[in-house]
Amino acid sequence: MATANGDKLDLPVIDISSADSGVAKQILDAASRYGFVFVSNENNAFDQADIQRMFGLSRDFFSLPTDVKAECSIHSSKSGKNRGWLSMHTETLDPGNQKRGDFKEAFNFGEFVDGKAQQPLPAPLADEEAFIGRFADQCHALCNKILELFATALEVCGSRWFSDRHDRSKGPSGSVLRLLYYPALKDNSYNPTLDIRAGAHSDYGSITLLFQLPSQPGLEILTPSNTWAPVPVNPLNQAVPPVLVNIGDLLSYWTNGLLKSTVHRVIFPKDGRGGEDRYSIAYFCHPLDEARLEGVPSRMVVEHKGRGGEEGEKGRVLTARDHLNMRLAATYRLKEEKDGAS
Ligand SMILES: O=C(O)CCC(=O)C(=O)O
Ligand SMILES: [Fe+2]
Repeated sequence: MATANGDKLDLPVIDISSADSGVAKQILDAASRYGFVFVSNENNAFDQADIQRMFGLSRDFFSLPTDVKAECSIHSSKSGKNRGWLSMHTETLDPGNQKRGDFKEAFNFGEFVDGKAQQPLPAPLADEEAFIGRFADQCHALCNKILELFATALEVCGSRWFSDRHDRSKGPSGSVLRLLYYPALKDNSYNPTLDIRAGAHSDYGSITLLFQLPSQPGLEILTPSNTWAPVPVNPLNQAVPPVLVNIGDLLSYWTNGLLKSTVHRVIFPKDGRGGEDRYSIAYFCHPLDEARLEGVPSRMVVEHKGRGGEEGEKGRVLTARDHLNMRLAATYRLKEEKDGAS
């Protein structure tokens, strides 16, 4: 297991507003070396006011009484699979090592259809349904732009090869917008031998976007030398913090491991005292459910050794939905379903 020291990683901050081949190469380089990269938000990929509004909604939601949040519990018949509220300790991201589930709450929005959530939303979220749906759309658009840069840099025949397979106008996908809340420590609720904010894991999908708040660090990534390195929230102290981007297992699998899906976790503040609440917002981008994870037409991908394809049944090409269902089954101990609802 990794040591908890402070190895420093200088993740690049890349401005992708001019999507030329040099930028494509830079982002591919970071994704294949670290699995994590910052995308500059100085050119307003996202309006800072929209990000603040999302964080405001998140605070309003998590401060609701437990019984109100429980009305939209995750995996319930009302919310559907992988949608809704997760109470404290519900998700265990590192089941092999954790004795208790993550010290966090979360809320998963599945896909919006014509601006409408396909799950019940409690009042503060329902009032802003259209706005939240637009925010998720913007996240998806940024992911598709990044996927086009990867396709360009990998010299795939057709720069839209990945993004076409993530084109939500063509069908449903397992993409999820997630609000996360890690409460500050309270003396009697935290057991240092049992608790971690988010256990060590890699993400499941293609690409994850992460929005963080400057005074609320805690994310760490596992370095190639097996040490934990903190990820800063705003590495260049820009007026508008960049968006953190990381590669998920599915895209790593699809590219024979050329793009790296890196293990990460969220820890408590190290000052040993109460610390602060941490709020973050993640967008987990997935291909269309029916997308077949077949060979990517790129010489670089074909020639890359170390394919992480051990999950696939021999001789069968997995779909994106097969891949996601396998991962959800492991995390939540859900029965694997062929007709995944998310
Ligand atoms: O909250 C964070 O900073 C990271 C969350 C995360 O890694 C996840 O939910 O997959
Ligand atoms: Fe993650």
